[in-house]
Amino acid sequence: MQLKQDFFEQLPEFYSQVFPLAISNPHWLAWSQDAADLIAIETPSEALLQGLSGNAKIPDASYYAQVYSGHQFGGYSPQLGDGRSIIVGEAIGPQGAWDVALKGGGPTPYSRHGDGRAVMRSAVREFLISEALHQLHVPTTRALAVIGSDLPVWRETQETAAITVRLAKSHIRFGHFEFFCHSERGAPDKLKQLLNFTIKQHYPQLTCDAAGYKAWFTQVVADTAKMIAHWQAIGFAHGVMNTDNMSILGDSFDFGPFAFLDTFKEDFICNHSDPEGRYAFSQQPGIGLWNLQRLAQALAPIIASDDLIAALNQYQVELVQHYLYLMRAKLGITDVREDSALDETDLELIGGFTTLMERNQLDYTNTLRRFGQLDPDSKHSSLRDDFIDLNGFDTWFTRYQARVGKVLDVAQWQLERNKINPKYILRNYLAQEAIIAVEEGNLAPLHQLQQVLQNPFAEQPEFDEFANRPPDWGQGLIMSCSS
Ligand SMILES: Nc1ncnc2c1ncn2[C@@H]1O[C@H](COP(=O)(O)OP(=O)(O)OP(=O)(O)O)[C@@H](O)[C@H]1O
Ligand SMILES: [Mg+2]
Repeated sequence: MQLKQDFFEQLPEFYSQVFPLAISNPHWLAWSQDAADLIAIETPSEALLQGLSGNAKIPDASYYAQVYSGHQFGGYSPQLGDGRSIIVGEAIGPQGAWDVALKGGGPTPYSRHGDGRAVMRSAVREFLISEALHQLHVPTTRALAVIGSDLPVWRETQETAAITVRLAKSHIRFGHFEFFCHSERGAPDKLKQLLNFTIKQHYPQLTCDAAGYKAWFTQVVADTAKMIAHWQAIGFAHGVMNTDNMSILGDSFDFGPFAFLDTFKEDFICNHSDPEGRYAFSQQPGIGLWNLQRLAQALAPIIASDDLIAALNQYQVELVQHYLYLMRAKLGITDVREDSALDETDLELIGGFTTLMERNQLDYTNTLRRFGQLDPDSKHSSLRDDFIDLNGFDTWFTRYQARVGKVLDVAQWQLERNKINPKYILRNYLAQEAIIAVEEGNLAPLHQLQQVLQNPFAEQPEFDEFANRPPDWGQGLIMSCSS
């Protein structure tokens, strides 16, 4: 692993140096070669294991925890920071550099009352979802590995510590800017320093002046909107959209109590600690804007408010446009004209279908996957059989057929649908089964699940059961924040 240290060297006031604490008996629980290729690592060597577990110094590493703050569940937390994530530097890969972070690497000056650790179940979930979302073409941070240990940690009961090795193009969050606006250490020149660094590293086409700042914030708004459009289209609920969990690059970031929808439910809440549903599935688009507004407030000392407002005004347009683009492709509406991007009729057609799914208690992913078996020209379809409300389906399908029009090559059209509507997603019950097996010392189910999720659009008939809806015990499995 070849490391550089741009953040560490250029932003000395934006972190605290801190070394990971060694853990006993580190061992690989999971490894993603796909992620390893990003930073040109060929194999999970013993030396790497010792380094990433904090038991040996990694050559050229600088160990540090970044400082940030953030709005959590609507309230401002003035001092957060990496309480259990230690960054070792930026690893250079064939297509650019990636921050390497040891999530669960030990306490830092920002740990407050926490132990600086992550439990195995949450480390495994973060690993699986990072790699799964990437394969589903959703912008996300990545995960190189999960390292298990013998170290006991206490949550509701005693559990075992593990480390997720996270790769991120950047760990800069909305909360970084909030901290350097609102805290005692905040000042416009610090904000500028952070912003100029962000632009130089990640938006090299932009200039560090008023025009560049405006273009940059417009881009952040668009990227955030696109990320959330992806979540809504794939049926993903993040669960903890606090501003300290919003990456400035619009990558899905910090995976805790997330869940994919099984049965479609607009107001689905996946976070046990969110009884009011602030971060319910249907709320995600609105929360994305709210979070961007908090970011805009933090940037107000250095970016003209007219520019900030103009960019924020584009959020909804960007989100709906991208959502429409993704959903039309899923439903096989292929005759899209550029100027029909904000077509209300298509939005209603799509909404009509999700409402039908909800009323008929259908599985979101599997129902969309059925589009790969549909003949849009035919009155009868196996998709229709899934609905209890046949009249409702027929009415919708008539509208749908009128919209899709004549499909010339149905086989090709079906093939295209299967490339867009996944068969395999990380359902909570699948993650749970793999985690229980790890607790019992059996890594095979975890590795098999990882392998299935590597190719979510392929049929993989030998793994059909991974596409099943949850069994009774796994329905509406809700995760807590304790991780
Ligand atoms: N076990 C822990 N020990 C110390 N700090 C913790 C612990 N768990 C969470 N924190 C801190 O609490 C804050 C909010 O936690 P949150 O769950 O959003 O982040 P996280 O999952 O720890 O990490 P990240 O956002 O880097 O993925 C962060 O400052 C985080 O570092
Ligand atoms: Mg977090």
